[in-house]
Amino acid sequence: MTELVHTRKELAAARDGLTGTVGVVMTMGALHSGHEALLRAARERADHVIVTIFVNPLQFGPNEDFDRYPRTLDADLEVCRRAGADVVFAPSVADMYPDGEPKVRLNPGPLGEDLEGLSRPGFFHGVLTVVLKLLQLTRPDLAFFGEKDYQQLTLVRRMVRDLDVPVEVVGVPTVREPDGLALSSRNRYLSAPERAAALSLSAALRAGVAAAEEGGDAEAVLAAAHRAFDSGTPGTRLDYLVLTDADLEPGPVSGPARLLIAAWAGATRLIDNTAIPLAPRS
Ligand SMILES: Nc1ncnc2c1ncn2[C@@H]1O[C@H](COP(=O)(O)OP(=O)(O)OP(=O)(O)O)[C@@H](O)[C@H]1O
Ligand SMILES: CC(C)(CO)[C@@H](O)C(=O)[O-]
Ligand code: BAL
Repeated sequence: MTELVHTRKELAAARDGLTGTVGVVMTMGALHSGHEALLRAARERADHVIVTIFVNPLQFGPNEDFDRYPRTLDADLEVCRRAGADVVFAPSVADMYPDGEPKVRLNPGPLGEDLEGLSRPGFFHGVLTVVLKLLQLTRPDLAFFGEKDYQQLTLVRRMVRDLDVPVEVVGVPTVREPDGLALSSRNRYLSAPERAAALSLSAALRAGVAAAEEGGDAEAVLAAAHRAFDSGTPGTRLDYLVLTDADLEPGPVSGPARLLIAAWAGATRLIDNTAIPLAPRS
C-alpha cells in the first residue's frame, strides 16, 4: 500500500510507522522511467521507500519554468504504487517553507557556481537547501539520485560528507530513450523537430566515449564531442561542453573523467553527461 501525505505532520506519522531501513527518492514529479529506475534501486536496497514530489521554487530563476513545470500527481502516484513505494510526500510550498523564503540557505561552494551554477545562479543553493530539509523530514538511511544530474549528485555527496549528514547517497545510471536521449521531465516541452535536434547532446557524448576508447587524450575527446554536436540536426545552441575529473574538481584531467553537456533545443534547456574512460597519463 502506498500512503500519500501532504503535510510534514502526516509525514512524521507515516515515517514513525516504518521499521527497518528507509530509502528516499526525491523528485519534482512528472515521473518517467528514469525516476522508476531510482525507485527500483531504492526498493532493492531498503526495506521501505519514501518518494518526495515537490517543485521547489527556491531552485528556479525568475525567468525559468517554475509555473510551467508539469504537475501530474495522479499519474505520479500510479507510478509510485506500481513501484511499491510505501509513502509519497507531496507537500505544498507553504508546508515546505512555512515562514516564506528561508533566509538561511546552503552555500554549495565553488562547484555550485560552475557549469549549471553559471547558467542558473542560485540553483544549487536552492537544491541543497531543499535536499537537506527533505533529508531531515524523511530521516532515510539511503538517498537515491540520478547520474543524469551529475553535478547535483556530486554536490549532494559533498554536502553529506562536509556536513556529516547521516545518510548514504546512491547514484543511479542515466536511463535513455532507445535513440540515446536522456529521459527528463522537460523532454515533454520539445516539439518533434526540437526532439530530433536534442539528439545532438547524446551524440556528442557518444563521440567523446568513442574517441577515448580509440586512445584519444582529453583534447581529442573534446574535439570529437564538439564535431558530433556541430554536425547534429540544426536547432540546438550549446551552453557548455566540458571534460573534467570525475569528481568535478578543477585541474588537469586524466584517468576516470566526465564529459558534461548543456544545450538549448528551442526554448528548452537540457543536460546530459557520461563517464569517459580516459587513459592515465604516462
Ligand atoms: N534519465 C534519468 N535517469 C536516471 N535518473 C534520472 C533521470 N532523469 C532524472 N533522474 C533523477 O531523478 C531525480 C529527480 O529528478 P527530476 O524530478 O528533476 O527529473 P528530471 O527528469 O531530471 O527533471 P528535469 O527535466 O526537470 O530536469 C534526480 O535525482 C534525477 O537525477
Ligand atoms: C533533488 C531535487 C528533487 C531537489 O528539488 C531536484 O533538484 C531534482 O528533481 O533533481
Ligand atoms: N533535474 C534537476 C532539477 C532542475 O532542473 O530544476
